[in-house]
Amino acid sequence: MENLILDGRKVAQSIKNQLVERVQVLKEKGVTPCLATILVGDDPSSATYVKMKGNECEKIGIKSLRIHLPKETETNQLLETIQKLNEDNSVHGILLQHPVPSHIDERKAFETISIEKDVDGVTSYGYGQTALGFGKYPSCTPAAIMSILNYYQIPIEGKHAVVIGRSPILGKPVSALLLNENATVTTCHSRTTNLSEVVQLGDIVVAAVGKPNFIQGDWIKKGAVVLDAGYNKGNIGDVDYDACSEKASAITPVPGGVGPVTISMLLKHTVDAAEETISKH
Ligand SMILES: Nc1nc2c(c(=O)[nH]1)N[C@@H](CN(C=O)c1ccc(C(=O)N[C@@H](CCC(=O)O)C(=O)O)cc1)CN2
Repeated sequence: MENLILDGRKVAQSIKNQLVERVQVLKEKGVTPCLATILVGDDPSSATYVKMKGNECEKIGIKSLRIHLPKETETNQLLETIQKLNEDNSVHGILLQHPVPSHIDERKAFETISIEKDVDGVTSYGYGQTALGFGKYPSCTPAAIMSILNYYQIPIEGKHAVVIGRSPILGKPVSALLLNENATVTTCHSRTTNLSEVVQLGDIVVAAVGKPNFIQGDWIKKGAVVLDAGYNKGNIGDVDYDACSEKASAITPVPGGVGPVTISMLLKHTVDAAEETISKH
């Protein structure tokens, strides 16, 4: 079956193109949008993602303030770092890279980010706003998935969306965003029985399980749209791409699918947050 490859790099570029002019306008008004990233520890993948985020910021004129804390950092020290960034008027967005080392209370750290600067959509307040349908900054991967659907004009209303995964920054918020667009949403997880049968109901399937090549071709309904939000070691998605693309009408690859758009959404939210500071004065 002929299918459409949903090209995340193309979507990401179109988002970034729109941001360049907005950043210019902000600078003319004396405001340089600034994203602060916090990386705790030395996980190589996390270091790569944070570097990619900082570099993408700089390419379009957003200031990238990169904070790297040692892996021995205690929760209180991390909270103090976040508090300082909350109080720094030159910082518009704060991103704490997930995961942090296991001795740190990550949830407490996320909750310390002020709602105005939660451009990564990690606070429970931000999630609540997203779920209720008026969140300014939904988590970036869920926002990326919605942007891809929107870019390719894939209808959502009335469709059955099956989300596999229920993490706080991916499965839960993307389920909420799809529901807000009038999809009928099923959120699956590790205790879902007959998972393959549930996935087969999906007109739109979002894979967010964190297991390489987990979603099998025979789980996919013919003509479904498949979005792979997996970012497993070796750039392997959660979807068995070759098998699933034979069934899908449209599918995101890994790499080059949801990942690049995730970063563009972070940049967009940072620019949005910088503009908000102007409109408040
Ligand atoms: N605080 C957060 N932590 C994490 C998030 C997040 O959204 N906020 N998401 C993931 C990982 N992630 C961003 O942090 C991420 C992963 C992968 C990509 C990406 O663009 N991947 C490329 C390939 C990578 C490469 O070229 O090396 C692709 O898919 O094409 C972007 C973001 C965990 N933590």
